[in-house]
Amino acid sequence: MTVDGGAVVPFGDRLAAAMDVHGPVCVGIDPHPGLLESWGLSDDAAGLRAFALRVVEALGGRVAALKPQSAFFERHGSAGVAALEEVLAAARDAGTLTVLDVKRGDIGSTMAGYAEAYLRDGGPLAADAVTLSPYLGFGSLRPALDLARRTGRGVFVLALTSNPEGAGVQHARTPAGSVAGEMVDGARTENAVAPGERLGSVGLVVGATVGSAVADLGLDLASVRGPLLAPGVGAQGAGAAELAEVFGPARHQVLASTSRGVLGAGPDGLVDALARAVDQAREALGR
Ligand SMILES: O=C(O)c1cc(=O)[nH]c(=O)n1[C@@H]1O[C@H](COP(=O)(O)O)[C@@H](O)[C@H]1O
Repeated sequence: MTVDGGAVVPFGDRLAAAMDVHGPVCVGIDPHPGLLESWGLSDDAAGLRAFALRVVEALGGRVAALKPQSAFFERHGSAGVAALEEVLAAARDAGTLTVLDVKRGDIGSTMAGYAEAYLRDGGPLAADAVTLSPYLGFGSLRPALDLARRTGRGVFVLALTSNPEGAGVQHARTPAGSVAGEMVDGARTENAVAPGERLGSVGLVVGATVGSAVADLGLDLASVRGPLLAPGVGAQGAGAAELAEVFGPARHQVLASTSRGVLGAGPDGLVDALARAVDQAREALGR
């Protein structure tokens, strides 16, 4: 793992530094069959490998983070997973942070297996951070939270997702407030253990499409002190106005995430599309 004078540098600090240099945008590597076709590539492991490595080649060293979506690799079985391992290694070689989007969540003892898969030094699928689903209870994520802390990695816990179906579960009221509020409280408590970090290493996923939900549920996202991964920008319809509305005082923590909005520009248009996405996000987030 990244070391600075022998010490592990926490993910939150590494992400904050990368956002300072490259702006507050993360590009998702989502090799949809339709995108492969429009890039002139086959819908198989060779096609997605070529697609994903081209994205890393074009954007590595130019973007705060790359976020490969595991499902699109897994759908091609072991050859697809091998391509994912190569993509993670290529991003590492390019000096670009990776957020592996796997949305894992399981009972604690099985969660330890997932944690080992993605957050252990030297693991073939190790990334700088992963997305986690806390809907077996925030506490079920403990093995991943602990291993990530030990290895200087990060996690993004789903709080308010960008899909319309998420609200029915995530807005539900609980004695302590709301289901999403429990995720906010959990992340805040985790990050309070390391108050010296610029950004904590336990982030939340809050979709840029969630409208007034943050305000309606009374969530204090700024107090979490962790990064806020904001998917929904681009293909799902969110733009500058939505980012500004959703995040308000927490806007300095936002990592705006877009996949098809950049990938749809084709293999030769990626760098320009990234620059446009960064300009838009900087303006929306006042950075
Ligand atoms: O965790 C995520 O990244 C995620 C959470 C969420 O609430 N909504 C969401 O769209 N995502 C992911 O973000 C990406 C969005 O892709 P585009 O809609 O093409 O920008 C996909 O890989 C989704 O799985």
